[in-house]
Amino acid sequence: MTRSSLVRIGTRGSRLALAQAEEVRARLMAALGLEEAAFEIVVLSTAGDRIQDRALAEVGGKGLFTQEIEEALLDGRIDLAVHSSKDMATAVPDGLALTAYLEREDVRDVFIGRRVRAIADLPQGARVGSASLRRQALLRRMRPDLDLAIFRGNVQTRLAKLERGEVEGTLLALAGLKRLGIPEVATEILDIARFPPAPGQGAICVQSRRGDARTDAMAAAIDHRDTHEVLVAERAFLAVLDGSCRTPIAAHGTLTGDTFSFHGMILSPDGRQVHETRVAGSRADARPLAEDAATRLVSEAGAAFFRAWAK
Ligand SMILES: NCc1[nH]cc(CCC(=O)O)c1CC(=O)O
Repeated sequence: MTRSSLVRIGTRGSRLALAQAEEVRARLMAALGLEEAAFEIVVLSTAGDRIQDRALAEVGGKGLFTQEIEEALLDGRIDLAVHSSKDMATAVPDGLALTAYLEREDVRDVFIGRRVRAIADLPQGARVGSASLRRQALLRRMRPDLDLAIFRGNVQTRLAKLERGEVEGTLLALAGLKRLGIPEVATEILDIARFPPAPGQGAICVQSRRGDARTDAMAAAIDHRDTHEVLVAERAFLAVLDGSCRTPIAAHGTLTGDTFSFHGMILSPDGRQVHETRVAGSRADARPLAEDAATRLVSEAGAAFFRAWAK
């Protein structure tokens, strides 16, 4: 194998990120009949990994986990990048594209309790940790009495904090726990109707240089069509709502045959105001259906809704 044919796959260094990169490599090997030696996994550190003490929305939101990796793609230091779709900003830098999505894992969130198994069983005022605006708002809506703590770090760090008793419970994505091989730490799987996921949750995406024929062919070989189409729609929903990255947003699209179904929700951070919509239509209209859903939510909520907690 010559140096130039080596495919460099960039990723963050957390255990979950590495598991995702390894999954992409395994799928590429199987789809293309290549050996492991054809790929090199290149670990990159991002601002999101370094800043551990503040809520993500406060320090700049989604781009934090991706900027360094996108620069490495543009510089040619890596050829493919593997991301959690949920962490991707809606704007992809010029010259780059999201070229493949792996089949989506379970989209649900879970509660992990230290002494109780379910959110409903938490004592009055119990402390629960989460850094996600969406999870905080959904939790406040169910249990306004809880004491919510900003809770950052990778999955292992959060579980360690929980074990030490810093909080009575936390919320995580089941997809991540499954990929880490520890789904059994979940004590309650939350219902998607009451606790809808973040746009992109549970889906791994591959990013590469736009128009790079070699990596385009690789991406095409592992792309999961339904996941790709649903993710394009969920990301379009988010894009319409963007600029309000301090607004808790949930979105979940599904494809059943030729039917696309979509559930979108925006909440006030305290969970008291909720605007949600459910739509269904044909697969070919997935993206415009999701965009229209977002536009309707924006007009239903009104400008005051977004202004109330803008910077
Ligand atoms: N923001 C961190 C992050 N990005 C993706 C996942 C989980 C896996 C996924 O949703 O694909 C997680 C951790 C979590 O929310 O539990």
